[in-house]
Amino acid sequence: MASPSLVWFRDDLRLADNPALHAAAERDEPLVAVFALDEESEGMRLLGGAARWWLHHSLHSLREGLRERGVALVLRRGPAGRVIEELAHEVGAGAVYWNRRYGAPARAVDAGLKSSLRAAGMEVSSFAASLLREPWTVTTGSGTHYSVFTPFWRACLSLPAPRSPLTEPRTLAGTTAVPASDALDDWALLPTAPDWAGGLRETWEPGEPAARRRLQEFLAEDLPSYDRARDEPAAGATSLLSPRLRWGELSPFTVWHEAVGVDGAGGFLSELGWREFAWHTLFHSPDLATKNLRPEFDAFPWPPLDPAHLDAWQHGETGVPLVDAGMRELWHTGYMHNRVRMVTASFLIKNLLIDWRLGEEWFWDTLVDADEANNPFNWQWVAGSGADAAPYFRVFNPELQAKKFDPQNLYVSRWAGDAPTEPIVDLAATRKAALAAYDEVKRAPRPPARG
Ligand SMILES: Cc1cc2nc3c(=O)[nH]c(=O)nc-3n(C[C@H](O)[C@H](O)[C@H](O)COP(=O)(O)OP(=O)(O)OC[C@H]3O[C@@H](n4cnc5c(N)ncnc54)[C@H](O)[C@@H]3O)c2cc1C
Repeated sequence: MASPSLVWFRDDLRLADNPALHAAAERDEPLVAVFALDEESEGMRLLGGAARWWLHHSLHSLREGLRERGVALVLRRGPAGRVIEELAHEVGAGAVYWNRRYGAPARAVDAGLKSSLRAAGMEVSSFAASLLREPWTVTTGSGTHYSVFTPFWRACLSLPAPRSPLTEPRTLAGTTAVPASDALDDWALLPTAPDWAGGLRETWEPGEPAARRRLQEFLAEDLPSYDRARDEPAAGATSLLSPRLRWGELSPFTVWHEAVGVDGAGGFLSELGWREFAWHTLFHSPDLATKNLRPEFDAFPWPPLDPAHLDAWQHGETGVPLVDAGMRELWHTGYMHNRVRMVTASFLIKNLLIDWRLGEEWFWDTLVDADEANNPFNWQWVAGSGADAAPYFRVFNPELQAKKFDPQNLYVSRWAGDAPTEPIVDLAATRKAALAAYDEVKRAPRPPARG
């Protein structure tokens, strides 16, 4: 009698270079594919609105890809530990496969499930698929996690090359009886009242086939000028792969091996390194979204929140053109260029003196690439509370940044041509106040390191 293989898709919505799927294909038993929408397991961070939009479309694409190969994608909702265990028993699975996740709540679910399924006699295997290096494999000489990027990345580069990507399984076979599935539309991942996703639809095509096309286009057209133009928001010189990597429509191994042979790819590859560094940091400091990595920042004297300032920042009404352009790009497309992310984040924290956690939450809700490592990691980096080689209090001057990186005003006029131009705060005075607040942090007694 057949003992199906159950493949549990998570942040790896792809068929190519998917080790869990590959293992199932090799096992040569009928396949059951499942995605569980888990909004209940303890500590699991609920997806933001833009991420839910992306997930809906990416699942739709994955389901089509599997269907063309004779496999149905089963959708179930609920705490993943229970959902997957029930399904495994329901189909009489002989083996259950998944690719690893690195946040603490997800790891707790996976560990619990692994032991209960194994206790029930099933084979369970998990695979490395979302990071080039497993977080426990890159350590300093004394066995600790790197807290600074440059030595971290040097250590990564000194290791043997990342493994080659696996090809998509040539044949897959589904089970004859397909388990019951939720309807994707019933999950209501798309906004309806109001439908604010028009700009997202104009901008993106989620799903593995489109992700592969974008990668090829980037390699041929943009990578050669990446180092020169990557900081200019109007240049369109970056890869736009972040949501594709976030949802695993592309594996970092594929991106790495496609780019590594191209002349001048080092700068681009080191950005993949930052992605790795953020995830490794989350693995070692699971409270990254809520706790300052540098505990001395707990003493930062945040003034009482001015909700009107937060609202003006969120909606691109600060009167600072580059900030407003970025926030409007984000609102419309679910994306913002990296240079502008740094400027808008710095403005919120250092000029409006609003706690970085509130900015992180807004980005979490509005970015299509929001993920639990890169978003808080980068917010902490800008705040100065995170992993930084020279942890000094960097205050980006949005006017100078605009002159330097958008000298012809192309980006600002595209996104904020009609925005107010009277800043809601005095940039020089607020910068001074922020530096004074930082001095208080420096004077406070130094607590022990965290993480
Ligand atoms: C405040 C703030 C919040 C951010 N939040 C996120 C987030 O939630 N998710 C996210 O993927 N990135 C985040 N970033 C990092 C970066 O802005 C985006 O990854 C990048 O803009 C995506 O565009 P791209 O794919 O064209 O990047 P490219 O320049 O083409 O880079 C290639 C890939 O490298 C990775 N990468 C690039 N820059 C960084 C970086 N600074 N840190 C980590 N990985 C990086 C991304 O996976 C990206 O797709 C944030 C940055 C800031 C300053």
